[in-house]
Formats: sequence, C-alpha cells, structure tokens
Amino acid sequence: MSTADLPVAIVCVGMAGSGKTTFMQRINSNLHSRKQIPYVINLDPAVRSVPFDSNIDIRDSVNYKEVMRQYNLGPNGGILTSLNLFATKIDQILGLLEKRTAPPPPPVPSAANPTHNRPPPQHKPIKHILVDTPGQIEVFVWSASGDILLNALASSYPTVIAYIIDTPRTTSTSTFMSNMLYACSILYKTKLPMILVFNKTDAQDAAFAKEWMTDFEAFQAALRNEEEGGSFGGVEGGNGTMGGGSGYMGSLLNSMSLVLEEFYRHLSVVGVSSMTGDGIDEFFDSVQEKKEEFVRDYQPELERRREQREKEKVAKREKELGRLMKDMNVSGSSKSMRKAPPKEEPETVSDAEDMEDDEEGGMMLDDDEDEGEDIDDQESSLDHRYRKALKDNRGDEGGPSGDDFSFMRYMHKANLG
Ligand SMILES: Nc1nc2c(ncn2[C@@H]2O[C@H](COP(=O)(O)OP(=O)(O)OP(=O)(O)O)[C@@H](O)[C@H]2O)c(=O)[nH]1
Repeated sequence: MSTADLPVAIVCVGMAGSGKTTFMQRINSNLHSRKQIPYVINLDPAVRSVPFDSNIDIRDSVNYKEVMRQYNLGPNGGILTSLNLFATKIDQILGLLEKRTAPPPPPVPSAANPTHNRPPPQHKPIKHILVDTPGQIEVFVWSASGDILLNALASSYPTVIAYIIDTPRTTSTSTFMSNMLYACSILYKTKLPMILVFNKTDAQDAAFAKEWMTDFEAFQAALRNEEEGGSFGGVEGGNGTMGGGSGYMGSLLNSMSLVLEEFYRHLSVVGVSSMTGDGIDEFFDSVQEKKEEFVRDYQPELERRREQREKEKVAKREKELGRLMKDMNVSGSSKSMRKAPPKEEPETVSDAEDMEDDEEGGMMLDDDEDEGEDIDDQESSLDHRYRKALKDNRGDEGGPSGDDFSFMRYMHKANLG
C-alpha cells in the first residue's frame, strides 16, 4: 500500500477544558455518519468516561489509580507513569493497527465452485485513526513515552496534530499569544504537520484569530486598543499596567507576533464548534491537505532518520560483538552469532474489541499468555526506547533535536518555494 493510501492518524492535543473530548466525539460521529468508521485510541488514563467507543483504551491496560497508589504519585506523575507503562505495548498496538488497516484480502475460490472466486468479505478500509491525549499537554508531548508513541505512529502512518484551542478564552492579545507559543513549541517538539482548531465558535467567532494570524497590523491595532482601553492582559476594566502593559509586555507581544508570522504560514487554521458540528467539513479538508504535506515533506525526512538510526544500531551491534569476541578471546567468523531467529510478534493489547473481562486491581490489566514469555524482551526493548527517547530529548547525536532540525530545513525550503 502506498503511503498516500494509508489511513491518516489525527492526534488531538489541547489544554484541559479546550473541548478535546467533545471535538473527538464530533469528528468520530461525523465519520460514522459518512460510513467511514475510524479507529479510535484513547491515551488519557485519567479520564472517567469517554462519550465514544475506543478500539484501544489505555485504561484497559493500565489502572491509573493503582499506579498512583503503588508509586505514591500525584495526578500528573500517575498519568506519566501510566503512559510509560502503556508505551511498553507499542509494538502490539502497531501490530493491531497494521492488521486493521491492511487492504482487503484477495478473492478466494469457494469450495463449492473452485473455479469461481468468492467475493471478498465486506471490509471497509479504515481511513482515520483518532487519538485522544491527556489534557496535561506537557505530560504527553514532553515525555519519553509520548515521544515513543508519536514516533511509532508517525513512522507507520501519515500523522497530523490537531491542536484544540478554547476560542472564547483566547480573545485577548496576551492569551492568544500564549496559546500560539504553546502551539509553536508542540510543533517544534513533534515535528509533525499541525492544524489549529479554534473550538467553540458557537460561543465566539474565530475570525479575529484568523485575522491576527494573517495581518500583523490587525494584531498590533488590537494590542493598542487593549492598552488604551485598559483591558490589556484580558482584564476588562484593568488599569492597563498588567505586566507593564504600557511598555515591556506590549512591545514583547508586538515582536512575538512578527516572529511568529513565519510559523503561522505552515499551519492550517479552522474554526469549529464541537457542539453544533459547524466547521467540521473544513477540518477534514485540512486533514487531507496536511496528510499530503506529511507524505511530501515529512515522510522523506522520517525515513532518512529511520535509516540513519538503523545504520547506527547495526554499527553499534557490530562494535559490541567485536568487543565481546575480544573478551571471550574467540577467533573465527562471528556471522553465526549475528542473526537471531526472528521472533513472533505478540498479538493482543488493550484492544477494547478483543478484550475479555479484565482483572481489576493490578497496574497492568491486560496480561495474556504470550506476555510472560516476552517480558524480558519487552523490558529490554523498553529500556532501549527510554534511553533513545531520553537521548533524543537531550539533543544527542541522532535525536530529533540534534542535527535533525528537519522541520526547520523544511520551513526554510518552503519559505524559498
Ligand atoms: N459552547 C461550546 N462548549 C463546548 C464546545 N466544545 C466543548 N465545550 C464545553 O467545554 C467543556 C470542556 O469540554 P471537554 O470536551 O470535556 O474538554 P477536554 O479538553 O476534553 O477537557 P479535559 O478532559 O479536561 O482535557 C465542556 O463543558 C464542554 O461542554 C463547543 O464547541 N461549544
């Protein structure tokens, strides 16, 4: 299957209360009404109930409350540790996704009439993978496990980030700018195409935000109005001195808006109301646009990075093997030791569809027979991933924050084009 035919993964991130879950529910029901059943993944371990069915739900695999109790953690630590535990299952999740997104099987001759092909069973390919994330953005976006989950997804499917914004709470220049800076940091951290979703347009039209993003002077005028009207910082009737509104903050916001002009150009912006469904079609148009952008601009870079990591891994293995042989003082070819027989992939995970009744009380709820055998493998692969992710975060060689500023290169290229 070519990348363009693969389903697109839409990862919804947004501050607590921005309406992520309501938005997920809306796009989910929109796709259902168009008979394009999506594959839904919930990565929020702390959510009490979700108003839609998930195919994979972190809560089926990890007991958040138990994690908090056993590790003596607060809510954020609990979410982080739950995500870490869940990240150990990423191979199984990808295995499941691959199975569900594979093209329909070819027609098979029926037993009654072997010369005639039986029509393949009804199998509508999945076109969308929807991912809900915890409201504590930083716990997901800036954690090693968030990195693992996003990287794994993006290396298998075109992936876009939908950043949900609470429009009524973004009408002042300073809250708007804070939100844009947050979006910018997520864009640079994930290096994935992003759609800004101004939600709750039934309560507040998003035209002002679109204007501020395309017309620097309009933003400056709004800033001036706020300063003169004494509502700077979003405080109606304030004295205009919040954060030194007359000077420092105002000029900082001015400069920021100039700096962010470049960033705005690479975003899709849509206004939606998850409540009424307004703007959802435009959102899906943007998803298609960003999917194409992913395939065109991001995929080659991801592949280059993957190949580079593969090469580094092989080189490292060779080096370690050489050292081992030296230590053991063994002469002769090492070829026989190089290739371990391929392992069967475990199949099950916290897939809501495949779930039998889970045992309550443990931290990891979804243990099956295969897992006992693979536990060592999982631990070592987890250890490896964590190290890798932590390394990446530190910006060491090979990590996304080292020489790999592909996004910047892309931005530069796009700017020239
Ligand atoms: N008026 C209006 N309210 C909305 C809209 N979308 C969500 N809300 C309301 O915003 C509040 C928060 O919505 P949620 O979907 O729970 O937000 P969330 O981002 O998932 O919140 P967390 O679970 O805390 O991360 C709820 O009261 C929703 O009813 C919308 O389009 N219009």
